Amino acid sequence: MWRRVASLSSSLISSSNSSFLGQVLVSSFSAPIFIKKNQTAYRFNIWESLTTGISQQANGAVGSKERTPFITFVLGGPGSGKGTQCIKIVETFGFKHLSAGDLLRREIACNTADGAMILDTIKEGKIVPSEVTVKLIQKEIESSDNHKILIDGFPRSEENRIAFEKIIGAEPNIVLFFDCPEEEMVKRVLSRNQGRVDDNIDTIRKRLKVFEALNLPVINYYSQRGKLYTINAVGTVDEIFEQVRPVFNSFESNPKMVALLSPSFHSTTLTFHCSSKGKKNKRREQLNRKQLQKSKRIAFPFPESSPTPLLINYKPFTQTRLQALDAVVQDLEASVEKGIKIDTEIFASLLETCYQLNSIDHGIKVHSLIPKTLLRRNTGISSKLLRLYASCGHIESAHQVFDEMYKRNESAFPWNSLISGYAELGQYEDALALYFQMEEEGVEPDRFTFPRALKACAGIGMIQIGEAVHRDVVRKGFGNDGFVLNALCDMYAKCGDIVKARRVFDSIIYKDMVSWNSMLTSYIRHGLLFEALEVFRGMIEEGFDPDPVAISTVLSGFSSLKIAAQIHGWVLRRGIEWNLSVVNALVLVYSKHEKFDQASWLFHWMPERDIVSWNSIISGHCKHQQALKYFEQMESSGTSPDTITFVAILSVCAHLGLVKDGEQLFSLMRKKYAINPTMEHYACMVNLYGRAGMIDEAYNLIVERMEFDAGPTVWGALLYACSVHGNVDIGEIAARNLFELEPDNEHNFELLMKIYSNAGRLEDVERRACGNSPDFTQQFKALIIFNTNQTLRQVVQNIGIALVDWFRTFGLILLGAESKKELMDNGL
Ligand SMILES: Nc1ncnc2c1ncn2[C@@H]1O[C@H](COP(=O)(O)OP(=O)(O)O)[C@@H](O)[C@H]1O
Ligand SMILES: O=c1ccn([C@@H]2O[C@H](COP(=O)(O)OP(=O)(O)O)[C@@H](O)[C@H]2O)c(=O)[nH]1
Repeated sequence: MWRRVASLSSSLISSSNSSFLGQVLVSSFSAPIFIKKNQTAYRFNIWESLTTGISQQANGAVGSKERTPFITFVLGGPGSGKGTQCIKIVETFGFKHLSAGDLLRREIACNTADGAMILDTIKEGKIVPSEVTVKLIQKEIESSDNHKILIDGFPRSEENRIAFEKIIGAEPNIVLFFDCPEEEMVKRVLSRNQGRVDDNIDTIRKRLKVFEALNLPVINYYSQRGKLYTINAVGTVDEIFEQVRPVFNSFESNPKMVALLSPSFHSTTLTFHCSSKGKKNKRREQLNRKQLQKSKRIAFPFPESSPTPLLINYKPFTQTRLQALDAVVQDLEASVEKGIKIDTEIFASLLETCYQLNSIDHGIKVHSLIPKTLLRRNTGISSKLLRLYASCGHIESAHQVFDEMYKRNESAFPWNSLISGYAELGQYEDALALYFQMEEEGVEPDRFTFPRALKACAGIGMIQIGEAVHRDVVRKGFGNDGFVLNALCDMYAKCGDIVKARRVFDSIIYKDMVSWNSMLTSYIRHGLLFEALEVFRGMIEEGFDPDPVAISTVLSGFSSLKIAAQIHGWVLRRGIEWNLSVVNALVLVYSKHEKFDQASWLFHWMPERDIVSWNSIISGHCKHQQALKYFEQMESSGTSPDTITFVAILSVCAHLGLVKDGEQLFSLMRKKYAINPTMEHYACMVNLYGRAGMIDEAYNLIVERMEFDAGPTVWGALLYACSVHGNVDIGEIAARNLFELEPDNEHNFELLMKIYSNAGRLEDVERRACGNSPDFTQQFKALIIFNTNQTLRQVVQNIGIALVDWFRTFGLILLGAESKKELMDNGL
């Protein structure tokens, strides 16, 4: 099955945009500035190819074959994501997509004269002779009604490039290069799963070599010609496309800045994007015009028109959205300094962008530029600012903005943001206080209010408050709202009432993935695995494909190798095996079952890793030296370990008796990563010393270095160590602390008795049992358990000895003489 189905859509932009652009373009072209400014015929062709396309489209006509094609070469190594991005470019900008590889494979499939030769070449990862490929491309271009052409995966060599220029008689207008690390490309190609003869590890290696040797010179050539746009091809498909978009947007959004990919250009595009979000195109047009007019008056934020880099040897570059945002904010600061009045829309749009990019630093800068009265008066701007602060955890600043708003009771939006901010920070009481305050102040909640309030109810685990919110849900008419019901189901489950959670779940008429996942997770959390499986099955029966959330939930919930293997097979067939949460869960399950080969293989090839991935592989190797290697790799990969990582790695050191390494890591945690040790870390350290028999060091750590009182895990680790190494004095101290902290835990008494008993101090066993302890009955009970266990152990031992004797006697009688001798010789 071939990969790409190129859309033949020729629309470059939406019709409303095109009419606007059409107008501006016409006026731009008639404006002498463009003709005067040394623009060559070639440049004109680029313009023409785009503009005429747009205007023709507006008139209902599609491009003509006489028109000069606008050619984009899409380059990058195998698996860099060229084809994937081309599909998005076609969808968004209406290009004709020609994949050189697909054209060649079509020849193979059609068994043409060149088919066999092409197959052999592709199998070897080599390059098909230029004239064959160029002829195929030429045919496609000539027969295309669309003159905007994307040529994907070509030219692959300088020879290819020269042949193209010679035969087609043109150069590309733009060259996109998807820059991707080799390891990543290999992973992607191996998981492409399209049955291609060349997607195997041997051919991939060859293709990579060919790419490096032959394709990179082509890329360099276009870089020198100022035509290359390098895209960082690591990230999600959408993130990558966000880098591609501005390259093509330059031809769409502002004729004055065509191909002028300067930071300011991006900034402008970005601002338009943000401000137009969710608004009518008309508004966007007005805004664009306004911006254009402004650009004539002031420096901000438009650059002066200058020769296009597509024509001169200027090396354009693409930016990340964050860089673009940075540039706009800088322009904004400069403009404000010059006393220029900034349009309200710009503030609103920038705050929206800061929110989307989670960029609190830029948000704070923008905040400082907004006049105070405007901020108080304009609910739109203050609500966006508040939401930004709240979502980034700056809850006090958010609350301050909220307090200063003149009309905060007009809508639930600012309330929702603040409730959400508190709930996210775990300040559930504050979140709920705000929820109830809303009612007092007569603010109508909306469907977004309830899920936030319910999250807070779940957080404090108070079902009564949850039920009160449930009543409000019904009273306010949201009782059938699936979005709200999902949150209710989750709340009941988290508050421990799984039956009510199920009832709410059953009442959702149109269940979505969130409903199914929420019920599934709830059952798993309650240990109701049978019910969880039933929900999983129900989900499939209802036609829902379990998504990565459901799959990883089941994988981690069941932790069964058999289920993991089945699910692994299933995800492979669905092509989602490299989804981050799925592969993380698989790594963990395989490691838990000591299937280290599978776990390491998956880990090695996973396309992206997050902290969970590293934690999974490290804790999976909790008894192996390899964990330390993973830790080093993690550090050198630039991922910062978190508290969980340190718990995992310190446990590894404890298991392996690596005291020095453990100590170093413990100090590294605070010094390098500014992570304050928690109770778990101290428990790991006590365990580390304890297992190594360094009881005094363990004890000193607790009494001298801990910043807070040790809890049961820490004292428990010490007591265990004392029982293993027979340290009665410190064991007694640990036990005394434990008796206070968890008087009901019989295990502590048992351990202490064991320590006494091993030390031959049976009188202390008696003394403990009859001593003036805070809880005599408990200790007495423990003593009985201890003795019973001892007795039982004794009985089992005795039975064991008797059985062995029996087998010796009767076994020898039954066995032949030779076998008997063999056994005797071996001392049995
Ligand atoms: N950004 C991405 N992250 C992860 N996988 C990707 C990404 N882009 C593409 N892929 C996957 O990688 C494989 C190769 O992508 P493809 O577009 O066919 O590459 P190319 O055309 O460069 O050879 C495909 O299976 C595709 O689904
Ligand atoms: O212009 C081209 C394009 C492709 N190929 C051959 O087709 C294979 C697959 O190319 P494609 O672009 O489909 O895949 P990718 O290299 O992106 O994995 C290459 O390895 C080459 O053998 C070629 O010879 N000339």
